[in-house]
Amino acid sequence: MGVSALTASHASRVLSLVNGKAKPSSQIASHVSSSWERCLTQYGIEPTRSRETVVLEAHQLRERQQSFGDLLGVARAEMESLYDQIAGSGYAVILTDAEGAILNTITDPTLKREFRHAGLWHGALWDERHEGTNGMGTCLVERAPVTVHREEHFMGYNIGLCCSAAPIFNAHGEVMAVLDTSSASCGVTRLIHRHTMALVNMSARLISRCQFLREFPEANILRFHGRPEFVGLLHEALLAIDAEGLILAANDSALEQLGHSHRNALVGRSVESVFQFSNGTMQHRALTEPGTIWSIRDTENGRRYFAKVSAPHQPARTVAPITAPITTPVAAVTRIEPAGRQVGTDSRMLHNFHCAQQLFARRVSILLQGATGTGKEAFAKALHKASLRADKPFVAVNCGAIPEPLIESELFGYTRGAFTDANREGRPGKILQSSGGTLFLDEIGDMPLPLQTRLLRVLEEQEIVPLGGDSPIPVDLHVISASHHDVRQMCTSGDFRSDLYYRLNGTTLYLPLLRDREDKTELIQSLLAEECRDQEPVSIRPDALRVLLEYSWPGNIRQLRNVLRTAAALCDERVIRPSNLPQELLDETSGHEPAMLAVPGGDAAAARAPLDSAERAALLRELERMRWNITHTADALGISRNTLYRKLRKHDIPLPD
Ligand SMILES: Nc1ncnc2c1ncn2[C@@H]1O[C@H](COP(=O)(O)OP(=O)(O)OP(=O)(O)O)[C@@H](O)[C@H]1O
Repeated sequence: MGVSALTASHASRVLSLVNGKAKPSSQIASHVSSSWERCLTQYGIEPTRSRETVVLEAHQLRERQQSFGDLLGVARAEMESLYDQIAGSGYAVILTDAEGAILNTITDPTLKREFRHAGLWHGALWDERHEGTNGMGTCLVERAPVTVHREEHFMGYNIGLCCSAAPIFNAHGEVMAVLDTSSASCGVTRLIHRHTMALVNMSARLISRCQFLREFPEANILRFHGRPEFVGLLHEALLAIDAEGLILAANDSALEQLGHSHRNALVGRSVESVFQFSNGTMQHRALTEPGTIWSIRDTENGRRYFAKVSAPHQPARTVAPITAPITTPVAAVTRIEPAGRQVGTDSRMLHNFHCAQQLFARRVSILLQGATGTGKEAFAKALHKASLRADKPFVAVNCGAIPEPLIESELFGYTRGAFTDANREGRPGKILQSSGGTLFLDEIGDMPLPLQTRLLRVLEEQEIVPLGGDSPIPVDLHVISASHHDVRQMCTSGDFRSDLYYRLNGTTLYLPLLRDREDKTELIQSLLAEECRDQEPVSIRPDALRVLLEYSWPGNIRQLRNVLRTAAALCDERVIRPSNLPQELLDETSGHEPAMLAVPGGDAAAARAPLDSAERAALLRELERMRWNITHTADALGISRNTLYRKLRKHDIPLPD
């Protein structure tokens, strides 16, 4: 039969079934017949209509993707793992939003044309109103997993497709997205589809579960199940509970386990009215035994469950005391957990770290945004150390520091004899070196546009071709990138590829400025301890500590480290006083010992004329801005390197190692 004859016979089948002329065959699933009816009576569309795929404008698509925030990265990771399981069987993995707009797809590169031809591409609208009965659109209406197989589609032009789709819910039980696998090839049987459906459903549930945990970082999470082996797994029940013991949210499994059909039966109630334990007991367990499974009973039927409870990821804010004793001995440094040692105890940083740890473990790419010296590289290293790949290499590449012509060979490596200056044996690039471990791309905003295209390809295909080489080498890439530029803004101005931005930005974490951190005192102490590792401990007098706590720190933690290093070297009797601190700190933090008074005995700082100290402050500012690169700082100041060195000596400014 020709295409038009096929379409006509399909249309007459649909029409006669909906109009009651044909008996509903037992072969037609109820979700299909209801959808056909909706298409004809509610949306007024005809099965014989020709294809009119409606596609969003690029900026509309971008806005919808952005509204998903971190979840897009989580979903992407899950889509990749789903795709790995069904790769080679002719399927595309597709994510739509709650209105059926395709936000993301993974397709076998050889089938891209086929899927495009079928209207399955980014921005296309696949809700029932636009495309009639289909996996994604019908799943949105049914709010349940559905398979729509070939002639079950409403539109004649869609009858070559086979789709399995499952809804992704938020913590309030609303459908926020649909995960779908579609095949445009005719060889796929229903049996294969049943298998695929199970995989899709499982992935969608995993994403929903992740979304639930993301929505309540400040709540206790109670996980339970009638069988102990299911606690911590996909089917576990989840309740988010606030500090007062009020239930904030429940997942579907919690409703099922407790025998309720609606969230209202649980949300808003106290946990004590649902289970036979007190809120106090639960909070205590969350803090002291988060890993232990204990037995609980519900209040209604006395049924037994097994449970675990974890404390909020985002701890209550604690303000560091600034009224320190006369001296703050270094030995009293607060203990910080080893993996997070380079992260600190600031609540935003801890929250960032917990989020990043969970996402990174699921192969979500992390983008760190923060001003210079806020600890982006330190954070990335801590994340790597806390991951399962801690024993594999952590490879950092500063895209802003490598001269543009060298970035390509640095990243991708080259083969023997690739170009005249090349090392004779060739060299593996940083990407290959990082395979299996972590690749940290610092100052990603400085990567030239042509290389952005190559990097995107490597990330998509997980293989590289070194310069001069012709066969691809598979790589196992886990990327953390960082920038002090606003990379999203750079996409708008055309300086950064949006597709690479979305690939790198599974999630963006913003690192706070040092002046806004809650853990400044601890940071000062731990940095000082590090700086004096091999020497007698150094203490800080309270008035000096107050200056350090009140200064604005434009160069953030890096500047703090340099200031402490200098102060520790200059101080008498192993005690840092205000006079050991740079003049601009004292100038800015008024109300503390002015340098002229602070330094008895004609210290050099005390004798500094105002013009001198202004020059010193300007030098330090520029050095910080240029990340202590002498050539760049001299250029920025319009002086020679020699003059700069002379000025550094004159102002006692030591260079960092
Ligand atoms: N939590 C921390 N505890 C102790 N030291 C830290 C911490 N975070 C960062 N540092 C130190 O601060 C300095 C700057 O950190 P890092 O290089 O990670 O910053 P960055 O944001 O990557 O800087 P840039 O943007 O200039 O590349 C380093 O000496 C690092 O060891």
